[in-house]
Amino acid sequence: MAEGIPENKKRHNTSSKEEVKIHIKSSAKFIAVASGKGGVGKSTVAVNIAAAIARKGFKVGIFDADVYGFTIPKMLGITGQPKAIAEDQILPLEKHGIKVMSMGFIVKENQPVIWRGPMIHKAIKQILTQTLWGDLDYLIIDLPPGTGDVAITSGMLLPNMSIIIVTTPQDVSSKVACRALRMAKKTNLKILGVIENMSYFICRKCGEKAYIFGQGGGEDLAREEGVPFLGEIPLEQSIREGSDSGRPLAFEESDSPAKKTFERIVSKILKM
Ligand SMILES: Nc1ncnc2c1ncn2[C@@H]1O[C@H](COP(=O)(O)OP(=O)(O)OP(=O)(O)O)[C@@H](O)[C@H]1O
Repeated sequence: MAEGIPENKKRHNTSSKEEVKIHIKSSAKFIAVASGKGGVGKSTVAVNIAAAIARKGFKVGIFDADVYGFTIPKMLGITGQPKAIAEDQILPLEKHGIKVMSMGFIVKENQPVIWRGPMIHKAIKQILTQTLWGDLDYLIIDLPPGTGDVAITSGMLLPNMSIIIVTTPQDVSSKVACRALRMAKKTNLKILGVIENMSYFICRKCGEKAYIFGQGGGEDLAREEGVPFLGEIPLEQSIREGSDSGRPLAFEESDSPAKKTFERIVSKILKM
């Protein structure tokens, strides 16, 4: 048995791809955003990357596969439910030009999700294959934190899915992110790189950078694992406000350091 991967998950290894039909342009690229720990800003990064890619003129969708903490609809200001236009065909919702499907659309609000692996596999597969994604250039997948079934299922179903690992600078975060990164390696996913979020705070008065959560955890992780380091996103009020108001910072005409960092990261990703 592969070290660190439980037997039931090994059987779902992405090397054993499942033949499914996804209703999306054949050249579309699939980019998953993962983290080891929860709360490191994975969904925030996913939504801002999608927005920055959209601003460059590409057609983008987001699949919010975070079964346990779906937040993408709120971060994009989406309310309502997607429409089924046939028994097995669903039109994704659209906001700011981004098409969105969320596991949250099939779970009752305020109900805990108590799904076992096979149920998760079935639900992810159903949403991915029934959604009419259309002519997207990129589909961003917001995975739940950790190394669980959703990541493995998504990797199995989506051809050539690549992955970005998000961490904060602290040891406790980068150590757990390392596990997610190694799982991605073991399941043969292409790793686009590591993004460090909440890297520093810029004092409004003196402009000095304060490394509140320590420094360099993300870059060290990338170097030790031999994958690209994509960038450091500062802790910035406008990021949180953008998510809470339903209009991600990356859409704004702003010269904030965080927005510029998202742009630089996306320029790197688009070349990969
Ligand atoms: N760089 C940042 N600056 C300021 N606030 C941030 C930043 N990154 C994330 N946040 C805020 O931190 C909170 C958690 O972010 P988010 O929901 O993206 O984390 P997550 O890792 O996806 O969490 P989960 O584990 O629940 O999926 C949100 O309120 C978000 O607005």
